Amino acid sequence: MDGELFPRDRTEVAPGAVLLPDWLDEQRQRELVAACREWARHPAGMRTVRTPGGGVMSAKMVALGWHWRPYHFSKTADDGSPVKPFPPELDELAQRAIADAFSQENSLGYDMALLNFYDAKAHMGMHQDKDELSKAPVISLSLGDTCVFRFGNTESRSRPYTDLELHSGDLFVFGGASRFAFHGVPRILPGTAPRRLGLTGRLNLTLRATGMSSP
Ligand SMILES: O=C(O)CCC(=O)C(=O)O
Ligand SMILES: [Fe+2]
Repeated sequence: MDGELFPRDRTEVAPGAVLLPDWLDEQRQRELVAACREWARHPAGMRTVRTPGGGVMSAKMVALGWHWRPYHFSKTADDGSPVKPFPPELDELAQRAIADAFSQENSLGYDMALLNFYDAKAHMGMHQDKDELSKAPVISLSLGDTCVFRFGNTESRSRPYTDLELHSGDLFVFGGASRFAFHGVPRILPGTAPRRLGLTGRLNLTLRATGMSSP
């Protein structure tokens, strides 16, 4: 939405899981959306992801640094092209996110980004991010439409969980005791993107440290 009636506060959703609302200003959001459009281009571009069980994920994805398919990383995309490089400025963004979320430095280099695109009907089921060898926090940036984000526990997909809204520009970081918490996106709130962003739908950029060395 354009302009909040009341500013939203920093929220610790669970130990090690922090929401920093409006972390990206309008200009930075616009720059990231423009970058996402480039990253989405083929080859090694935005694609539909099939799960080993025969399902099709409703969010479309593109990966940088390391390609991801359920459930491992590789250097080659589904179309056989080399995965696009991980831009160093995304590591800088990750380091700033950690510093702002936890008031501490992080020495681990981030080397992978997963970009998810959700149209009005897309969603993502409850899952853990556990294909990384590193336990570095996962960093999530939201652009465009607001979503309902469900942040659960480390034991199972079911309750207890907290539903929160992630708006365009919000930063959500989960590490420490929350690093392997189940989470998902039950729904998108269509038409809630800031008008001037020029984006229909929602983009979510997650930054990760895979803990793997490049071949
Ligand atoms: O879109 C989101 O906010 C969550 C994405 C996510 O959980 C993932 O890419 O693993
Ligand atoms: Fe995830």
